[in-house]
Amino acid sequence: MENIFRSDLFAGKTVLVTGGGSGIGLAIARNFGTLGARVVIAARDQERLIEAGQSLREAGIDAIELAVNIRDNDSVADLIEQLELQGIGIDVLVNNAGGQFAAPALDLSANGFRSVVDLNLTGTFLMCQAFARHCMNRKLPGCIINIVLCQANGLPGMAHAGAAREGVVNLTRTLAWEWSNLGIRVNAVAPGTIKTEALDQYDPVALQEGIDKLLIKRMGLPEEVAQSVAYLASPAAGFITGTCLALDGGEHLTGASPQR
Ligand SMILES: CCC/C=C/C(=O)SCCNC(=O)CCNC(=O)[C@H](O)C(C)(C)COP(=O)([O-])OP(=O)([O-])OC[C@H]1O[C@@H](n2cnc3c(N)ncnc32)[C@H](O)[C@@H]1OP(=O)([O-])[O-]
Ligand SMILES: NC(=O)C1=CN([C@@H]2O[C@H](COP(=O)(O)OP(=O)(O)OC[C@H]3O[C@@H](n4cnc5c(N)ncnc54)[C@H](OP(=O)(O)O)[C@@H]3O)[C@@H](O)[C@H]2O)C=CC1
Repeated sequence: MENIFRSDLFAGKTVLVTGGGSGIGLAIARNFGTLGARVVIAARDQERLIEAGQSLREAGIDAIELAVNIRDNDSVADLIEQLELQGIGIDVLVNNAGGQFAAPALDLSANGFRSVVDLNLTGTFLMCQAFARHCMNRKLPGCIINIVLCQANGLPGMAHAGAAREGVVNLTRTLAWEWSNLGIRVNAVAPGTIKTEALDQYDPVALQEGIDKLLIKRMGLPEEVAQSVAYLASPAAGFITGTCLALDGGEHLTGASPQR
C-alpha cells in the first residue's frame, strides 16, 4: 500500500506500540519506523517480539523490543522504568494490545468477563497513566492513540469486549480533558474487521456475513490502520483530541455481525 506521508515525518520521535510484535501493532510500528521514528514494541511473547524486532531492523528501522503484560501494573511500571534508565523518552503511545474470545453473554463466566475487561480497559488505562507520568517527568508533550473495536452499535457475541472498548472510548475523552494541560492529545481508532492472523480464531462464516453487510465490502488492512494512527500522531492532527475514528468500511452504520 502506498504511504502518503513524508518519510521524515517522525524523525527524532520515539513511538511505543503495545502488542507491536504481531498483526496491526507490527504494521503500526513498521509504518512509524518507515516515517523516521524509533519504535519500541512491547508485548508478552518474547520470541515473537524478537522476530518482529529483527524484521523491523532488517527494513532499516531503529527498533527495540521490551516485555510487558499490560494487565500487570508492576510490569507496566517496569517497562517505563527500563526506558527511562536507558534514556529513552516516549513521544507517542499506541495502546494496541488487546483481544477477546467470542461467546454468548449467557455463557460468559464472571472470570471470563473480568479477564477481557482487565486486558482491554484496565490494561489500557495502566499504560495511559504510566505514559502521562513519563511525559510529566520529561516536561514534554505527548500523544496517545487507543486502538479499540467497532462497538458503536453493540457487539453481539462479544459483550465483554464491547463494554471494555466502549469504556476505552470514554476514557479517551476523559483523559483528553484531564491531560490537556500536560500537552497530551488522546484519541482512539476503532477498526472493523482487519485482515490479520488473529482472525483465524473467529468463525469465518460469521466474519463473511459481517463483510457482506458493509458499505465497503472487504476486510480492512493493517496498513490502513497504521496510516490512520500516523495521521492522528502527526502535527496535521494537532487540533484533534478526544475523538474516536471509525475505520471499518461503514460498520458503525450497518452494525456488527454477531460472532459465534
Ligand atoms: C470480528 C472480530 C474483530 C476482532 C478481532 C480481534 O480482536 S483480533 C485479536 C484477537 N486476539 C485475541 O483475542 C487474543 C487475546 N486473548 C487473550 O489474551 C486471552 O484469551 C483473554 C484475555 C481473552 C483471556 O486471558 P486470561 O489469561 O485471563 O485467560 P484465562 O485462560 O486465565 O481465562 C480467564 C477466563 O476466561 C475464560 N476464557 C478464556 N478463553 C475463552 C474462550 N475462548 N471461550 C470461553 N471462555 C474463555 C476462561 O474460561 C476463564 O474463565 P473461568 O474458566 O475461570 O471461569
Ligand atoms: N484484527 C481485527 O479485525 C481487529 C483487531 N482489533 C484490535 O486490534 C489489536 C490488534 O489486533 P490483531 O493485530 O488483529 O491481533 P493480535 O492478536 O495479533 O494482536 C494482539 C496483540 O496484543 C498483545 N497482547 C495481548 N495481551 C497482552 C498483554 N496482557 N500485555 C501485552 N500485550 C498483550 C499480543 O502479544 P502477546 O500475546 O505477545 O502479549 C498481540 O501482539 C487488538 O487490540 C485487537 O483486539 C480491533 C478491531 C478489529
